[in-house]
Amino acid sequence: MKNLLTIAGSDSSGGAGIQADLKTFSAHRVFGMSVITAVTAQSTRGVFAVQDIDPGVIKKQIEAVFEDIAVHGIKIGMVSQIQTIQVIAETLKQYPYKNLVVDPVMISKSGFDLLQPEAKAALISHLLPMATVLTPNLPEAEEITGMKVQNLEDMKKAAVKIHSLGPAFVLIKGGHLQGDAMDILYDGSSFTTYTTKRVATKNTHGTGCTLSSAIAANLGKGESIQVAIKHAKAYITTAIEHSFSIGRGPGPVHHFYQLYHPDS
Ligand SMILES: Nc1ncnc2c1ncn2[C@@H]1O[C@H](COP(=O)(O)OP(=O)(O)O)[C@@H](O)[C@H]1O
Ligand SMILES: Cc1ncc(COP(=O)(O)OP(=O)(O)O)c(N)n1
Repeated sequence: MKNLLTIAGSDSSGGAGIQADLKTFSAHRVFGMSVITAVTAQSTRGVFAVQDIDPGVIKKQIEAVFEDIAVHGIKIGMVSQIQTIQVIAETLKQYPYKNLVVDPVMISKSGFDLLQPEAKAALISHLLPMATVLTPNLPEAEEITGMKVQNLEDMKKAAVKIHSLGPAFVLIKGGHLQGDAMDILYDGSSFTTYTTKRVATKNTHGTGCTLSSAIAANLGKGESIQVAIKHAKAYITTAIEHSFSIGRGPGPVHHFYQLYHPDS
């Protein structure tokens, strides 16, 4: 069994955050573990409150897992504030961590700041250099680079700039593009493109969380970066195709094992 850890915030509506990550891990048949950084009061309609977890408790959660269990891959999502970022970076460095996927979560699709604006610099300086893969969406790529990122050419320029900040691989996600859902991977010398037709739905809550935890799960199972992303892209596309409406806002994507392994 491979053991995967998510370090992220809780979404009370179950579509994003820790809940999406653990569902994704289960669908990939890996054992999911969680370090909770913040609790959000959230629904399909928006985020209504955030309670950050005490940094000392975040440290204890990470230590409790690593002191006892082999961790084959990690996904980091919502990190909320400077102290949270600092404690995650400093505590992970106590261990020989590997396969670290950092999703630089900044603003929810509903427009709420999941990263305090003053914490952006800490995210860039502490977590980007630790990442095996960084997975910004277009607005996050713009925040990190200070450039406009609106098309394939911009995505390539931004990926090169972000790569210079330390992650081994940069995957810029094109969920916010017009037209096809095209993501690009930069490995420091060349680009790989992952493209699917855009699924016509408003139910895309949790797409970024799901993609990043699927990549971490696949890396933890020993897949190469290119194959891990190819399989994760197939997983998120199928999950979006089977997304559904609950509540009054954008609904969640759907996770279940048979979607990923149709022959089982
Ligand atoms: N409507 C859609 N149809 C197909 N793929 C999509 C759609 N929306 C997002 N994706 C894909 O979902 C993944 C997450 O991307 P994105 O939605 O940009 O992330 P985030 O949730 O961080 O904004 C990417 O692989 C992207 O291409
Ligand atoms: C607790 C929490 N973490 C992360 C997110 C952002 O999730 P994402 O997959 O980017 O989906 P949207 O918010 O864009 O729908 C979140 N909302 N909550």
